Amino acid sequence: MSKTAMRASQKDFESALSQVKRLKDPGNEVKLKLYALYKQATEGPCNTPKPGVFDLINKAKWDAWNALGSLPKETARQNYVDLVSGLSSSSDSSSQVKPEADRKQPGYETLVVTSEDSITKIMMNRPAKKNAITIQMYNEIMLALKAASKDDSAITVLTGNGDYYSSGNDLSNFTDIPPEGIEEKAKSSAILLRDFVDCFIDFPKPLIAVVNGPAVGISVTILGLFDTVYASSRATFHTPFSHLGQSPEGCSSYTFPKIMGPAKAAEMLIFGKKLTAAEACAQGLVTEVFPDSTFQKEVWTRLKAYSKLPPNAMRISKQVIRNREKEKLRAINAEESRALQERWLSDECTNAVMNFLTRKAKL
Ligand SMILES: CCCCC/C=C/CC(=O)SCCNC(=O)CCNC(=O)[C@H](O)C(C)(C)COP(=O)(O)OP(=O)(O)OC[C@H]1O[C@@H](n2cnc3c(N)ncnc32)[C@H](O)[C@@H]1OP(=O)(O)O
Repeated sequence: MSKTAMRASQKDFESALSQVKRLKDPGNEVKLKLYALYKQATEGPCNTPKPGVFDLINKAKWDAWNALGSLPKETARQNYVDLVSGLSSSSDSSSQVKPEADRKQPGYETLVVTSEDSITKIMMNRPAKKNAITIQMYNEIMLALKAASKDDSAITVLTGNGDYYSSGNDLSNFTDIPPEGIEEKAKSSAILLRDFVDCFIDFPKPLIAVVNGPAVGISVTILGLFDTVYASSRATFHTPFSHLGQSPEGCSSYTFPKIMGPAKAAEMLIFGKKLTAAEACAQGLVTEVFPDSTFQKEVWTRLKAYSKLPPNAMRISKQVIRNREKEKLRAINAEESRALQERWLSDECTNAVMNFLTRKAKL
């Protein structure tokens, strides 16, 4: 016999009433339907005066109940039981979390990209190499950001897999010299760098860095272009550009002095001072630090709550905060990329990279 052909007993109705309290919030429209059916089932047709036009909530409830007209109490009780049973089964199936491997978007080799709970998560995924950023990874991050800017997620997160957030530019990127020579390599790398950083400057939705461990080089400098930076207490922030014969990128020559003042920025960007998470937070580069043991749990709980905020309002707020600086940031990015193009051809840079690759030097 079909469910609707059965008559719901008082016991079925009472069990639906207690079941409804355990359901995930079904949204206002369904809540109004439940309210109306409950009133109809227990009191019969609407019998109270219509609330005033400014009493919005009670008026919506009254309208929903009144719309049921002379529906018999028994039918209302049955409809209530059916509605709750439908909500319970859909909430059961949506609470079955698929393993991350099943949810990950195809087409990425160096990243794991997932979208759920209105959050697109871009996770750098070369843990054995401390998430060092290869040419392929720069390109995939750009692709993932472009896709995230158009998908239906409300916020986008960049994070790392394993013990590091990222060790920055993969230093072996400099070893793959094309037949056209080293100058051509420096030129194409500068274009890639400029395009990569432009993607962060132009990203239209709230962008959050979940810094799960140490961060080096370009993974630190671009943090000034994020809207929020959450760090594990284990994270460190290191920009050893002079040690590497290089100069700052990611618009950090502008964002860092603005965030932390010129003196603190110079210590990081010229002298390569490594900051702890607490220091980076005190200097305004990091929004909040969480104990490493509870980092993932606390951060994702927070982000899931934020992702429920109205997405268009968040976008517009970001635009209002950031848009007036965009042109300036693009010009700074181009200038920093040009300076690096020169630096990559210098002996200082070549020797530092060779020293790392031949295992003579680490940070
Ligand atoms: C298109 C071009 C754009 C360019 C933009 C410019 C950006 C500038 C920067 O980002 S500058 C920063 C560059 N990064 C570094 O200098 C970091 C170099 N790495 C280290 O010093 C160390 O690896 C470490 C301190 C990050 C970690 O040390 P640890 O001892 O814990 O681990 P290992 O050294 O054994 O590392 C494990 C393996 O990972 C490889 N690896 C780590 N980082 C990089 C890197 N940045 N580039 C290349 N490879 C890296 C490391 O070599 C080990 O590999 P192996 O297991 O095969 O030996």
